[in-house]
Amino acid sequence: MPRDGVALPALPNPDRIAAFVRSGTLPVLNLLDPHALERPDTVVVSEPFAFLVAHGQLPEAARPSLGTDFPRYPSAGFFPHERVDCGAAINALIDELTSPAIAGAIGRRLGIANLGQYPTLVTICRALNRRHGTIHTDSRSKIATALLYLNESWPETSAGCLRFLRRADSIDDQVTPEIKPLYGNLVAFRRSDCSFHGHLPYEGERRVIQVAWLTSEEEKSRKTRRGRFSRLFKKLFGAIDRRIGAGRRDDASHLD
Ligand SMILES: O=C(O)CCC(=O)C(=O)O
Ligand SMILES: [Fe+2]
Repeated sequence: MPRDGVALPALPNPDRIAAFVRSGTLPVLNLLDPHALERPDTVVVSEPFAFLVAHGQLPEAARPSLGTDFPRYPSAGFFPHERVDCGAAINALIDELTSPAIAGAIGRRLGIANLGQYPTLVTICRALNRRHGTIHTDSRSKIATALLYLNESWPETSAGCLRFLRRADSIDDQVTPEIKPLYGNLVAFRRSDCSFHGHLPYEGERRVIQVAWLTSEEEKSRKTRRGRFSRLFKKLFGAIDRRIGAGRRDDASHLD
């Protein structure tokens, strides 16, 4: 089916129909195409850990609806996806991002058999504080992580651009060039004890959808509970949260 597909899927779900009706333009029925990850411009790296960097993974026609339907969290950071926070286009995108087809395509590129068998946890970020982005590997409860960026533009700065790193103590020891968090850029990596990544401090709007394939359903419930608590905490104490780590070092790291 074409990426800006005109053909109807076998079972159109309510979010897709709502997105179509609202957009009043071309029906965007296929937001993600698993084959797009196989294009030659996708960078696939296996050492020191497996990751991929892909561009142009979202259709141009979907920019407006994905923009308006993005959740409006009052605080900075990643929060567990809740359908009520998002408009139809974002919910439809998340359905695709967590589908076995996309998991299979990402897993194949990262050398992970049957990635689709693992439970997914989706978290979404609309804005960052300067404390975010310190170097880390992601926690052991994750098999793999994908980050899909949705920013219409990005300033001419390294701040907030994702870096895959060789070590925990240097934000400059990069494996490949940093990735601007622009609309349609997608990265994914296999979590390991050396899957170091992070970015220079950035404060302000920075839209990202994160999918983690987790080791178990228990981890999913635990992380979801923790994420909801953090959302409430930040709502109440957002100013404190902003101040914590506002002056963090560029090379700072955290466990997780
Ligand atoms: O937002 C990003 O680019 C990276 C986020 C991240 O690594 C995380 O939340 O674990
Ligand atoms: Fe991470």
